[in-house]
Amino acid sequence: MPFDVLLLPGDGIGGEVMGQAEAVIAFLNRTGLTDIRTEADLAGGTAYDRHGHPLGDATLARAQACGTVLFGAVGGEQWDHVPYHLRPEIGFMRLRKEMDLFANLRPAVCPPALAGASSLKPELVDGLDLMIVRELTGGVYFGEPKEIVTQENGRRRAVDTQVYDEDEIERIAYVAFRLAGERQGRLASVEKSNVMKSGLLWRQVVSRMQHDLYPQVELVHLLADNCAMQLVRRPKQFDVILADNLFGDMLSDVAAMAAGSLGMLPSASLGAPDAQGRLAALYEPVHGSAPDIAGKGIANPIAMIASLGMLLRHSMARHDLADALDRAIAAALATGTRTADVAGAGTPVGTTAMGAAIIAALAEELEAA
Ligand SMILES: NC(=O)c1ccc[n+]([C@@H]2O[C@H](COP(=O)([O-])OP(=O)(O)OC[C@H]3O[C@@H](n4cnc5c(N)ncnc54)[C@H](O)[C@@H]3O)[C@@H](O)[C@H]2O)c1
Ligand SMILES: CC(C)[C@H](C(=O)O)[C@@H](O)C(=O)O
Ligand SMILES: [Mg+2]
Repeated sequence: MPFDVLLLPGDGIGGEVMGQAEAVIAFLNRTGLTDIRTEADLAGGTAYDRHGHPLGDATLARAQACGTVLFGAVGGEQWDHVPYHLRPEIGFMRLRKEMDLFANLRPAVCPPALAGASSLKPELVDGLDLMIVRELTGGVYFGEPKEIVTQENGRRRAVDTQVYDEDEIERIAYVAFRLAGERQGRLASVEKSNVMKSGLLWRQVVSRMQHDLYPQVELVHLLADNCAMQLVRRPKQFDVILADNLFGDMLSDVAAMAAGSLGMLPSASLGAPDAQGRLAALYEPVHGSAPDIAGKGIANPIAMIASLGMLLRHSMARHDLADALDRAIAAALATGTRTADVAGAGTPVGTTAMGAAIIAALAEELEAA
């Protein structure tokens, strides 16, 4: 039976990197190893330009009916001044919320070949393999009120509200504890319990869960500012990092540089399986639409292709193919084929050549298997 995936390439480099994920899907289908059936739709600024909305009801309904979305990136300066609720990023947040994709997994892995590409010293990042578990449907991104109001004196006040209830913290902490248990058994929970009530509750809930349910997982609590510093100081100290929506967003961009480039980091946004075991999921690179390089054909497609790898793993349970794709990415990089963001002093290749090198390496991996 075909496995259906909705492609939402979005804006800027979204379409360019999605093209390479599609090439990998076409290759896998040709080999007969998968039968992935794709449909595409508009999202973000391109959807706004066409339909007047960054995420139309029809697109949302399609995403919900399909249940599995491969997403590029949205946003760009040309949409920075559209009404707030019509911004590409706000449409995208609605998609995450309506699909209830509360668990955002953001692995940061530095393949040996890329240790020299990081802005950190090679010995600090060589062999890096950490996982950020970011809460994705709560916190200050969604808390109400969220507004700019004009006060009596005519001056404006902006309000964003950080809010977490215990259930929201518990369900994301379960994901992080379970993952830590399957990995090296170490969890760093991140908040600002020194100044924020939500941080205080976060720390209490996570501590209690460790005590009652996961005593075998080694838990440390870190204040978010310290965590950002530690990620730059000694990133390999981490196994799994658990963070709220905003801190997780920021820490994953920091972790990206330890892995070499923002163009390297994939992600999976997962819901809770329904009664039939169906898992709503969206896979996307951690990076944005990169307007500074869009249209030049030089974007790194690895974050996008590795996001497809996460889809093979989490939505299709094809761990064999996901592993083969991870190995193919590492092998292609090891031959020196690199896009400009990770090329260092070497001669960079473009987006399409990088994708082609990964597909060639994947063919070899599958033949050897
Ligand atoms: N998930 C998303 O759709 C998403 C994520 C982040 C930002 N955004 C949006 O993207 C727009 C641009 O935001 P930004 O510039 O702050 O962040 P960005 O992630 O788009 O780019 C930051 C920097 O990283 C580089 N970069 C990003 N991806 C790359 C890749 N694949 N290969 C090579 N270099 C890459 C860019 O060239 C840029 O210099 C904004 O509108 C923002 O809201 C969207
Ligand atoms: C585009 C934006 C809504 C998004 C976020 O802040 O969650 C992005 O930065 C990300 O990391 O996925
Ligand atoms: Mg981000």
